[in-house]
Amino acid sequence: MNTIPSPSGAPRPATLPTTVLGYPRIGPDREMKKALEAYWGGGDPAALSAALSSQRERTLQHLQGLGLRGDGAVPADGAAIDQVLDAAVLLGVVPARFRAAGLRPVDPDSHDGLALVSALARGTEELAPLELTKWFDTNYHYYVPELEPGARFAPQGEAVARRYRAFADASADLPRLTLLGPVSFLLLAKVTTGALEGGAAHGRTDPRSRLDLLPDLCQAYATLLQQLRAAGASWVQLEEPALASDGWDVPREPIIAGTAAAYRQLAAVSDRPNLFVPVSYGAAGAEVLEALGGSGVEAVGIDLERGEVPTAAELAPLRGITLAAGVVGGRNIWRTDATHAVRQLDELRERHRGPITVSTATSLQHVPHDVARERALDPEIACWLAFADQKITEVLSLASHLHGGSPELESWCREDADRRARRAQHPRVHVAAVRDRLAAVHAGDRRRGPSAVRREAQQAALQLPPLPTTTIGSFPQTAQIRRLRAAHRRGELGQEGYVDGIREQIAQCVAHQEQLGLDVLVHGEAERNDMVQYFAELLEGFVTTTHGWVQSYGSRCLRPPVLFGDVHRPQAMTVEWTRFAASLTSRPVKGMLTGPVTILAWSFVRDDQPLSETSDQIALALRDEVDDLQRSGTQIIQVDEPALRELLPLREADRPEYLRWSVDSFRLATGSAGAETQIHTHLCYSEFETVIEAIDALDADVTTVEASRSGFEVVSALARHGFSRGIGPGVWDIHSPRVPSVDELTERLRLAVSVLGAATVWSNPDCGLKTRGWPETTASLENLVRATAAVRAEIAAPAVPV
Ligand SMILES: CN1c2c(nc(N)[nH]c2=O)NC[C@@H]1CNc1ccc(C(=O)N[C@@H](CCC(=O)N[C@@H](CCC(=O)N[C@@H](CCC(=O)O)C(=O)O)C(=O)O)C(=O)O)cc1
Ligand SMILES: N[C@@H](CCS)C(=O)O
Ligand SMILES: [Zn+2]
Repeated sequence: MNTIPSPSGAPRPATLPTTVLGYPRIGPDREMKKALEAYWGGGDPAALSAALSSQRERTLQHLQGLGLRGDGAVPADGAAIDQVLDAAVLLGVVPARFRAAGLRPVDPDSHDGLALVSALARGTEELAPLELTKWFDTNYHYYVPELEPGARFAPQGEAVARRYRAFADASADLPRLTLLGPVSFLLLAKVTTGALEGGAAHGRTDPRSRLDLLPDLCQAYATLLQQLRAAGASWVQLEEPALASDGWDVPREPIIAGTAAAYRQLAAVSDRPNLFVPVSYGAAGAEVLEALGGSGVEAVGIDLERGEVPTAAELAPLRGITLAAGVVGGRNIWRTDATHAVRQLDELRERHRGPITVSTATSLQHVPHDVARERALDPEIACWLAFADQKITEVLSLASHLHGGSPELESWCREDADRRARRAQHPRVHVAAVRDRLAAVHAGDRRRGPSAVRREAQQAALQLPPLPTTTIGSFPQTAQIRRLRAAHRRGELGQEGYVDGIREQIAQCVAHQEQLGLDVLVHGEAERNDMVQYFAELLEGFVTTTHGWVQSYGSRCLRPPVLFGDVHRPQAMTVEWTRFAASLTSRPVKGMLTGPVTILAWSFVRDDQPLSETSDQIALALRDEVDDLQRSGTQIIQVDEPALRELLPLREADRPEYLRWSVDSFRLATGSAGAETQIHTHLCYSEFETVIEAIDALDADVTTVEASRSGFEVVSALARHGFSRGIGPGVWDIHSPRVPSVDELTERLRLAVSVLGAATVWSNPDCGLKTRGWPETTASLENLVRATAAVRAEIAAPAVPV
């Protein structure tokens, strides 16, 4: 073991072995998802603890088995649910509303800690949970820590040491604990002035002040580092993804200065492990390299999937420091371009004065475990893909080239080049008819008539009351629905039985909405395993997986489809279900489609052509569906684009071009809708202030948007922008089982009406209800209908005459 402290307090030698930044935590068969949900369903905390320990142990041993060897090589992620939430609890950042309810900072791995982590993630009857928001340019969502004025950090030093010893006991070499770094922790958190009664924290202070917390925060990290060293750790990873992106509400200069000071402070800690600071999810840039290089940390990681190889001058500040070259991507599932990666490593070898190690660009938490399990995949397509285990093999092959040359390297590069050539010529990758159709698209295909004319035509056709009530599309995906789908998939239930079963679900859902008195109904999406996978299974150009689960947030997982070829629609995808629902009611039923950008964002997308082209191919397929829905009598069609904000490039300079093509694609998908067809869109999972102009440019007639988790901030932002289209700011957060009261909903609707005007506001939840159970769904919707009636009465007879 590596125990002799150097003068600075770090152990020597300090070369980081070949590694990856992280590995999926959910388990190859979603073991952690099942354990978490069993606990949340009333199960024993001891069972969750045991599942967590065995998952950690299995992962550690699996990674060693794949060949990650040497002290510090294997990343050890202790988070039960999420790395940001885990860091918050380890640092003792627990909002006052939880502390007041007796939920104080505690060892996150203890039974009390698991209860605390669960309460922060899910909320309780009385307490709103932490906000969820997307993690950089991925479909992963983290829990947003809340920094309250006067709050103190309470580092859980003994807990982190216990966690480390448990990892080390299960492993031949010393593992490397992974933690979110202090600068990213502060930037990803929100600074609040206090908490709404029963609601999420709201009201921001000057965001710049958050950097003032860095010295105290680093003191808390110092405690964790010392405890880790005392527990035997030779390396610790402090990941700093926030340093690779722009767009923070804090200027760049103090971020860089803060980074330099923070890492100088941490490097000066006596008796600490070696520090590895990967800057992931984008290029680090010269200033960041300089700040870290001069600080005294032992290793820095760079993302070479997105970033260019830095110049010798940019690398000069890292002289003598281990550089972990992230040449293998962590966000996609295509095999690494071997020739390109070898070239990048050779360039680094020429330019960097210090040890180089091979790594991934980001954690592998965003990709599934193992493509070898995908027996149902076309083997020709499967061989183009690398999931987490295959990526580790790629990292190791590249490392053997770096450390003295690998005899197999040449044949590896040749085979890779052959595979790439075969892929380029594959008949499902390039389909002439799709390309010809796209080439013939003209500007008029992306334009509908004037919105005022459409508004009148739609109101005449639909005759909706003020503040029309609706939902976002999905209703509870019950165990019964999932069983139905699983039985059909396994061949135990024939097509006819399946269709009957789903129709029964749709009928119940429609009847329920009628009883509740909603104005615009939906069919409930019972037939959809997921809003993207469902379409991917029906569109040509995609393959879907059997075991390719990836954590999305909390215990929720997805199997992102692989978009490998030109996209087209062999047949209608939603018309029959929508028509069936409509036949059961006299109220309007919204058709429900997922938009092109969201299908792109939540799939693993081909890397051989611009995203804009792929997006337009999907848009044309959806345009056909819009046409068919319209022809079958559907008067309202919702095209969900929750991921519009998600694909927004991290670098500001790249944003206008993205917004141009993403808006254009949506307009291509919806451009064939007649004036009397009302097009809705829905956005969630992000803060939208930066893209309000783009939302307007989508030219949808009605937009429903997540609003309640962020204290309705989006409502004032929309008003400031002069947004005059139909708008449904979600009046309660569906991510928690908490039922909103009539008063709370009334207050939010009143606020929306006062800020945006009664003529345009819709009344709806934040997002789809698929993750909820029926009891809280019914109770919440009953309250929504009551609150809407109350506000309608106020509009009809204003207390103060106007
Ligand atoms: C809106 N969101 C979405 C994102 N990305 C998407 N692609 N889709 C989204 O909806 N990104 C941002 C957010 C993230 N939100 C969510 C919300 C909900 C889930 C979720 O509920 N996931 C489910 C899995 C969904 C699914 O694929 N279900 C399948 C398979 C179900 C299953 O596990 N079946 C069992 C057998 C069941 C039985 O026999 O009873 C099995 O196969 O073993 C289906 O329903 O058919 C989840 O369970 O986590 C994710 C992200
Ligand atoms: N129509 C989808 C949108 C989720 S973002 C749903 O209701 O689940
Ligand atoms: Zn949504």
